[in-house]
Amino acid sequence: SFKHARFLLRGPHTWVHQFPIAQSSRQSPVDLRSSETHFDAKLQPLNYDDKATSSRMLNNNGLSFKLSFDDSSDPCVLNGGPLDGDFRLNQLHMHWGCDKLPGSEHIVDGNAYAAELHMVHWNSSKYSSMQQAVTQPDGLAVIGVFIQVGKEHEHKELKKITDLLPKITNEGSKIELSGLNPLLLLPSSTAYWTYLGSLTTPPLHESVTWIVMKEPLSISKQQLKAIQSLYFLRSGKYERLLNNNRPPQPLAGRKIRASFK
Ligand SMILES: NS(=O)(=O)c1ccc(C(=O)NCc2c(F)c(F)c(F)c(F)c2F)cc1
Ligand SMILES: [Zn+2]
Repeated sequence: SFKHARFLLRGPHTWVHQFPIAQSSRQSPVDLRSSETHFDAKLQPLNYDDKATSSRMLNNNGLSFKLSFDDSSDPCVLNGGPLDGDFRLNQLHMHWGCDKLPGSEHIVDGNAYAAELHMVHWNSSKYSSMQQAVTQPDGLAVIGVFIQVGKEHEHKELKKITDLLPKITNEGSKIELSGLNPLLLLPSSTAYWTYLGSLTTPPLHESVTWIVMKEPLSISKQQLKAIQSLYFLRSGKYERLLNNNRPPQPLAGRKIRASFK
């Protein structure tokens, strides 16, 4: 929503004035340090109900691009992993840097990736909408997938998104994208880390069970350029999309569980 957007424009260090929760003990992103993670044999595999997806919107709200899913009629449902109950896919978006700077939000033993894809789900077993779930401690589950530059994404699923980006360079532009299969956006390895955290942008609600996939996806240089060249029009001026990612936050005693040894 726009009122949150202007905080993004000012940068993460200013958020605490309006959102004191920024300094609380369940904030995201974090540095996924191997010294703080431990294997949990009880963790199940992640499960997506296998479904074709219906029509989707791809728009950019002036700060990033977001793929919004219709989570009322034919939801794309995630369960398993660390989750209790069903979680409906509401939207997916990405965080990236600029030419030289890497843009992932989570980092692994201090190392960042070029970008990070977030697939945002809400707990439809307990709540009736994203807006209701987003403030609850067990309301959301976000799958984070690291993105590195390498060979073009083999599933071409990410290509469906990056090919459309030049068509939505202006703020607020929207187009349909149908037939995207979120399952294919996941890496081949099912290995993940999971921990309790928050939204990484205002209002920073501590409502997210984070599931960060260990294996990154690869995209081509051209695909990353398409992402990094997203502009938006503000008061008649073309501005490059900001993606001032929030730096890693203190773990504050939280444990990170790993689904793999
Ligand atoms: N980067 S991330 O951690 O994956 C992340 C995921 C979702 C949102 C989000 O839905 N923001 C909008 C938003 C809210 F977060 C609200 F709490 C709310 F009430 C809104 F109306 C709203 F648009 C923000 C960050
Ligand atoms: Zn995000």
